[in-house]
Amino acid sequence: MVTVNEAKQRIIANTEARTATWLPLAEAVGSVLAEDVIAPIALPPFRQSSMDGYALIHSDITENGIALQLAGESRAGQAELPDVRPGTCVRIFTGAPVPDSATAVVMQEHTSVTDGRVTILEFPVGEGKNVRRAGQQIAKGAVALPAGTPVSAGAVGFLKGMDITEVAVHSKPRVGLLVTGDELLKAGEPLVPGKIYESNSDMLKAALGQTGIGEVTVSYASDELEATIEALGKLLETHDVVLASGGISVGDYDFVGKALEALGAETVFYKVRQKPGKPLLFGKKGDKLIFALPGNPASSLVCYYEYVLPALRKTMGAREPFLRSVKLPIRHAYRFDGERDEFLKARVEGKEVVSLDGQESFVIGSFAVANALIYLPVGQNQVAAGDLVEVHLLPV
Ligand SMILES: Nc1nc2c(c(=O)[nH]1)N[C@H]1C(S)=C(S)[C@@H](COP(=O)(O)OP(=O)(O)OC[C@H]3O[C@@H](n4cnc5c(N)ncnc54)[C@H](O)[C@@H]3O)O[C@H]1N2
Ligand code: MOO
Repeated sequence: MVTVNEAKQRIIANTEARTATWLPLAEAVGSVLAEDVIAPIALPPFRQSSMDGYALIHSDITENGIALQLAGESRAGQAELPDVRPGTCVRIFTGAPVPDSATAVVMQEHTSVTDGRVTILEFPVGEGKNVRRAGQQIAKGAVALPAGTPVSAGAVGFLKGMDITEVAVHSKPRVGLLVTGDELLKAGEPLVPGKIYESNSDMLKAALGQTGIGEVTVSYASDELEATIEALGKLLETHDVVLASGGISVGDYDFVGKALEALGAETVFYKVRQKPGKPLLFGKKGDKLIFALPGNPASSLVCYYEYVLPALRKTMGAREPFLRSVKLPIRHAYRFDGERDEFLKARVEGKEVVSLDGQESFVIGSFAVANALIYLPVGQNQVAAGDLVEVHLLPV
């Protein structure tokens, strides 16, 4: 049995970032850049007005109420620009190029226009006012986004603005999932005594989908050693990360551990000093990662978020693979006995965190409304209302 921290360290130590692959920008969203992106052009590419108004020479405005002769127009998209000579100004619009000879733009609300003369009702006008400099956002040749940056909607906007349509990102691992359990019914089958509806596979697929892994092979094996060996062996042939659900405890019909041994997989650790999710196994076969998750749904999902997700994120190049952790006051006192650290299904509400009813590992309804896990190590088994606790925020 290892501690929570040891388990996390061993997973990270045994996980490598995957190689780079080039993807169209839209498909790269959620992935992490594997290489620096260099700006192929400056942004903005030319001096732009940031207001609808008048481009002028700022030193012409020596007092409030100076009148300038209107000498043309610059619209967004225009290439040929009028010259702004001393004593004149040019009508200009937001995003339009500022003539080289102009040094500032005054917004139209600060002007009045009569008979082709524009009176400037602003003094002083600072040099460069309302003018976006060429390259103000990014210079040509500069690092626009460094390797390790997740491709977000903002990143798409930034890169597309430089006509970048493909990026090098860490490839996603191929994930396979083995579901074990003779008690499990598939969707739509009649509910008969002793059986339950199988739900872990869709739950784990939903969690994998949150991190951009939309394709997951799901296999099923009966509670028999041979069937478990065969199904796990097949998944290991063609997937980078293999998850198993159930059959990892010590019962007579728990065959996942024995099957992994028979397949020559190395056990990096088995059992973590935690509740729920004690019988978690993390193993490797070559460079393939194997997580045998306990069958209890809440145990399975806690182990996914605390251990599998960070491993997946690391393979996909994330620099901070664990759930975001914050310290918050707990609304109600909580205590537990026993020698396992606890992960509590919880809700962050405003500036505090509430531990939910239904912490048993078979109860998934509380997880359905959780947005966080409270992590209480054994040394903190008695907390009073208002005490600060470690909170791991779940992806939404
Ligand atoms: N003698 C001991 N018994 C158990 C121990 C122990 O230390 N000694 N540990 C307990 C703990 S803690 C856990 S967690 C479970 C884990 O057991 P398994 O991983 O072998 O899981 P199963 O026995 O297959 O199933 C447990 C539970 O979850 C339900 N289940 C399983 N798969 C699914 C699924 N795909 N969808 C929905 N529900 C599922 C299953 O019906 C069981 O109720 O072991 C304890 N026992
Ligand atoms: O560790 Mo088990 O997940 O407590 O039920």
